[in-house]
Amino acid sequence: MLSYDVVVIGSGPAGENGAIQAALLGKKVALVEKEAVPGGASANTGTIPSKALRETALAIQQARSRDAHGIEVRVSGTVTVPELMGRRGLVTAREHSRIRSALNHAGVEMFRGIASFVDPHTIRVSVPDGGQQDLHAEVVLLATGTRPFHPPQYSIDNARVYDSDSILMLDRIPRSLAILGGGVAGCEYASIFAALGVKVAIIDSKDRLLPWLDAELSLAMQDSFDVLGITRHQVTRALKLERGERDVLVTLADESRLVAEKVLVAAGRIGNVEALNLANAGLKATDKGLLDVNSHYQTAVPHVYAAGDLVGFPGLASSSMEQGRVAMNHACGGNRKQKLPELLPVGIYTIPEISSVGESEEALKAKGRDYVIGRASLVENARANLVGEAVGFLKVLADPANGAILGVHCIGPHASDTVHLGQAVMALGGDLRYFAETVFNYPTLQEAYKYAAFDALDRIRDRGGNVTPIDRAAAK
Ligand SMILES: Cc1cc2nc3c(=O)[nH]c(=O)nc-3n(C[C@H](O)[C@H](O)[C@H](O)COP(=O)(O)OP(=O)(O)OC[C@H]3O[C@@H](n4cnc5c(N)ncnc54)[C@H](O)[C@@H]3O)c2cc1C
Ligand SMILES: NC(=O)c1ccc[n+]([C@@H]2O[C@H](COP(=O)([O-])OP(=O)(O)OC[C@H]3O[C@@H](n4cnc5c(N)ncnc54)[C@H](O)[C@@H]3O)[C@@H](O)[C@H]2O)c1
Repeated sequence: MLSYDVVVIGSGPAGENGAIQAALLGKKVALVEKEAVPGGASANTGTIPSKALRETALAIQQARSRDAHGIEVRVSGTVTVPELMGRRGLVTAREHSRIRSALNHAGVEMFRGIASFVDPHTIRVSVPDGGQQDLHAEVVLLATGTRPFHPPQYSIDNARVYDSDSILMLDRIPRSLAILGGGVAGCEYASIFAALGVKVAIIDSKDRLLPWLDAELSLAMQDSFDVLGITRHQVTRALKLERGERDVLVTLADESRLVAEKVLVAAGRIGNVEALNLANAGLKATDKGLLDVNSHYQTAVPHVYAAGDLVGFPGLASSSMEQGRVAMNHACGGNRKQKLPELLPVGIYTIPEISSVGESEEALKAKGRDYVIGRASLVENARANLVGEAVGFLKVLADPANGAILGVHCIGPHASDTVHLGQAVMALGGDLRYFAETVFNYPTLQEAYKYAAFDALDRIRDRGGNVTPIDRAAAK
């Protein structure tokens, strides 16, 4: 049997970065991946492929709104979704080679096969040709991710009814698409397909799409969906799908019906645990196939760690990478940080894009914490107008006593990039005065921070609070 300090299972963002972190700390590391290519859902079925399709949809929409005379943009009736994902092939291939070379460079040994526990310290790798290889591990990192959940009442046939993996294999752009589930995946695909000219209906059980966002953001997103022509069916469920000759008839809980050429089921995800034989390690997953961990990403069995989507919230590639690093730093005696930072941004690649960090208004109200709002409209931002996407706003929530930034919420072009500046100022203990005093490049999207800060400072002054130093900054 081969022996390792650390065996990592899964080569998505959590596994890749966990394995490299352990190797950098001098450990002998093996990584097991069942697929022929590394990168997991992030590189192969979720993040990158969906963003590649989005870039095409966005480019079409921006080209239409840039008013470049003489240039006409239309989507051909015969184009396939893989063709519309333009740069996906290149980006994915580069991700595969980046991941392989990063793992190689760190000295991580890679095994192809399905990994499972024989006992708490032995991992069996079942290789595609039928062979087996046992690996002894002092420490195990489980990073097997999740897959789309298939509610039993909808049968996913990948001909009429798809999940969020198979939708990317559509042979052509449909006339209409009904999306069951208004979570992040459902909302992203709704706006992407609508921008490609598809008639989209979204069906969700909640009264507000993405209700965990600052309400102003999710309401603005709903308004932008209305502008894109997306029909919203909320506080309801799809009870029945009936496949006809050309379309699918969708019956909702209120007995209303709608017809769509294709259906996308985006009703959440479930952990990849079945193959792991967790019981042999003394572990048990939740009914969603997830593992409970402590703040160091240790499971109930102390030498077995789990990170990424497999541990549930927030279920993002961005956090998964850091969770893998934090877990292996803790397991291997590293002196880097031992916990994930509290300030986690979220980037939602709808059209328009949405991003948030820190507290929402609703969360501040629930905590009884006083705040002021500063807003800047991106309709008035020169860069947003230049790129043909003059929509949305930047909203900063600040402490009226000292101007400290409590939350940043943005909807509009490149919101996920824009939010990072607010995140950095928050993490470094800065306040509204930084935005008010600093010089921003012009034209940029981020200069919106200055106008949001001026707005918040005005409100602080109007309230007559203890604003002396902030007032001085605003007066400049
Ligand atoms: C449509 C969509 C869009 C998304 N967009 C974004 C986004 O824009 N930004 C963002 O931050 N996140 C996004 N996400 C989420 C992101 O993809 C995941 O959070 C991330 O991939 C999780 O990483 P992971 O390492 O935990 O697992 P995964 O990426 O799922 O990797 C798990 C790996 O483990 C392997 N594996 C599983 N079981 C075994 C086994 N028994 N033996 C060996 N190997 C095994 C799998 O083959 C896979 O390669 C998106 C997800 C979806 C579905
Ligand atoms: N930009 C990003 O970071 C990004 C993009 C896409 C996906 N993701 C990640 O992928 C994962 C999966 O996303 P998701 O959207 O599939 O799951 P989700 O759990 O976020 O959302 C599922 C939604 O479907 C609704 N729903 C479930 N069953 C339903 C039914 N029968 N009828 C009507 N509504 C129903 C739920 O109320 C919920 O709103 C999440 O972890 C998400 O964070 C991230």
